[in-house]
Amino acid sequence: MSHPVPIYLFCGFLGSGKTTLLNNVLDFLQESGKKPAVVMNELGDINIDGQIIGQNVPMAEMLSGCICCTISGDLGMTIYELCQTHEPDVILIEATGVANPLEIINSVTETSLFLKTELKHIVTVIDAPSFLELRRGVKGRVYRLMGEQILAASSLILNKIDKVSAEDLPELEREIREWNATAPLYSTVYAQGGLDFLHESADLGDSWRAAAKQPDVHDGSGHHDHAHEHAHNHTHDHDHDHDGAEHAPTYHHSHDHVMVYTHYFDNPIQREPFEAFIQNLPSNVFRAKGVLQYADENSPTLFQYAFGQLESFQIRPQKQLPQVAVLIGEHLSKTDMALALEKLENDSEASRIGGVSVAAEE
Ligand SMILES: Nc1nc2c(ncn2[C@@H]2O[C@H](COP(=O)(O)OP(=O)(O)OP(=O)(O)O)[C@@H](O)[C@H]2O)c(=O)[nH]1
Repeated sequence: MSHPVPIYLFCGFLGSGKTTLLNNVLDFLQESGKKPAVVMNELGDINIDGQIIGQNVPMAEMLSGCICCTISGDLGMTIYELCQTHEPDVILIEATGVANPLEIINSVTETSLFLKTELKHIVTVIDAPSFLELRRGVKGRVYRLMGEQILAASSLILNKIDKVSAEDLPELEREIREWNATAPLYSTVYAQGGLDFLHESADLGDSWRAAAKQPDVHDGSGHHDHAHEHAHNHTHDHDHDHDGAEHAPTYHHSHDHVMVYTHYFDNPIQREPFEAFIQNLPSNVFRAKGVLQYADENSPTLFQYAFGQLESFQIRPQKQLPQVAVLIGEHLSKTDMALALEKLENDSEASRIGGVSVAAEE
């Protein structure tokens, strides 16, 4: 069975060094014989950074919007077309500098419904001098956005340390740890080094901390505050002002995690036990979605589960789709989910084989 195409998402405030990191990663991957492809998102209608990327790297540009909000719906199709045309074995996405990574997760995981992909890491690049300056100054919304980008990361690159003094580093690291206590943190100049996330076999769900308790992300309103208008003079009709507070200690020290588990099935499974499994998910698993071929049914079913409600309908795709279930929740035990879904699959297979052999004996 082929492996899912890993997706790496690069975030970090404007000018922090995302493209610099992207280039380093591309060099590394190409030297390792991999075939990467890139999605670059720019708020403006021209992609300057794209010029920096080598001509031989397949690249899709998403311009004039932000994949965390205004054009989030286009991301899945962009990845799909890139995969269809170029068949990459790694996908790298560079978000805009004002994107809140938590807002992109849904679009990326959505891709798993129609393509065999897997979000592996969110890598946040931190601009050391800017972060330090804001921390020591008025803080405010840009600082808060930087904090949110740090919070959502599974790997952290503290970049441009050549622009701060050695004495500043402990203060920076302390502050970063206030936002994200556990993601590996690398201090870099020109984003050199810190590529360990490419070698890690554990996927994002194991290490992903997110603002599970963060009111502006999880209040169900769909609203968020990511300082676009302040950072870019770029406003959205859904952007609203919160309390303007600096990062509130209420969720910094939270140990709640938002995690994703993506399960690909090899064989058709039975509808009834699967739907019972979904309906009985623990309350910490608040979102699930997927495409499944149920045993004895002619066409695949797309299911959506959110906060206790399961909806599913049959679809008639143009081409064969992977069979996949994506589960999202806080403190999600990937092992438990994997075991339960493997059991479902094995039981379905056993009953199918049993059915065939019974039929053959008759
Ligand atoms: N001094 C210094 N400059 C750096 C470092 N890393 C990157 N730069 C420079 O910072 C500038 C911005 O780097 P980029 O990699 O384009 O940053 P970005 O995050 O992609 O920027 P956006 O286009 O805003 O998204 C470039 O001129 C880089 O050469 C570093 O560690 N030290």
